[in-house]
Amino acid sequence: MSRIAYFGPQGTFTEQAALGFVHAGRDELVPFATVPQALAAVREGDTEAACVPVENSVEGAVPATMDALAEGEPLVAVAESVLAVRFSVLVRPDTEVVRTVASHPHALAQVRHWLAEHLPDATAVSTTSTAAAAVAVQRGEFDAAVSAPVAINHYPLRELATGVADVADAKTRFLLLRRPGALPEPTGADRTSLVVTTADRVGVLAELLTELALRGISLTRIESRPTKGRLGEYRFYIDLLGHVAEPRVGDALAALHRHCRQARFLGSYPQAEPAVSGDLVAASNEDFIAAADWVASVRQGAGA
Ligand SMILES: O=C(O)C(=O)Cc1ccccc1
Repeated sequence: MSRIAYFGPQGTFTEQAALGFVHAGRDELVPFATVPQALAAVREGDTEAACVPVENSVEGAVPATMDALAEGEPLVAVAESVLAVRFSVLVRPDTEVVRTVASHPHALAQVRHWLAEHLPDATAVSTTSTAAAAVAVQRGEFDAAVSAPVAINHYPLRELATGVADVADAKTRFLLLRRPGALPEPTGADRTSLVVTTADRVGVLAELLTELALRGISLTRIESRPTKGRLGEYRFYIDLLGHVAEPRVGDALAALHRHCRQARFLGSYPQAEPAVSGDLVAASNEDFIAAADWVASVRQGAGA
């Protein structure tokens, strides 16, 4: 029986993602209250793997996950999943007035307009997860929770509304992480993730991007997060298409390693929704003319 930690408690979107990685009768899902605790379970050998959220299409990266992957013993992603997230507003059955609405910050951000329109007088309160908000509502700590619809199966609450996301087809990406070991076999539609800390010199980021561009490697994400050291010192999280076992990708990672002060490999794994890597298209002459016209209008204060 494999134990898989997940960002819980029961009823989170991450639980739904983790269920997609579970082999019935062979794996056991174990909830943890925070992302660092779920990853610590793997690092300490309590579980074989952990499922955590990494980014969503509205609010971007999940900072707790990014920081936890860059710090501590290395973990590598072996799979990813992408879920379209739908939100419900859950209340206790006898609730008539909603003065506080609780949820994960990324959930609150994705229903901001709905709350402003339908619960304008309610105060939004951040909780560790959407399901933690449902637990808190059940305990009477808050009046409403923005949760996954499935949370109502775990907690004795009433659905006040559903389908309340400002962006209807918003998606969240989750990773299944293990301690470093045998890599997933290349599939031809993989993603490789890493986090790097660069030297502090002019153009160093351009050097990294050039190493990828020269090898025709598609960059699907690059995000910076403070190192928590000096102000202005950042880590760069890079996702690119391909598998480290591929010569071109391996060569690119070696080049990135040469340019960086630190480089941590975060995994090569199958894309959940294979992206078609666009070809590199040099801008046409018409593009250069249009771009020059745009810069001229911006300089004259006539454009944006
Ligand atoms: O809190 C949860 O349910 C999570 O799994 C994190 C999250 C929060 C908001 C959108 C998607 C995932």
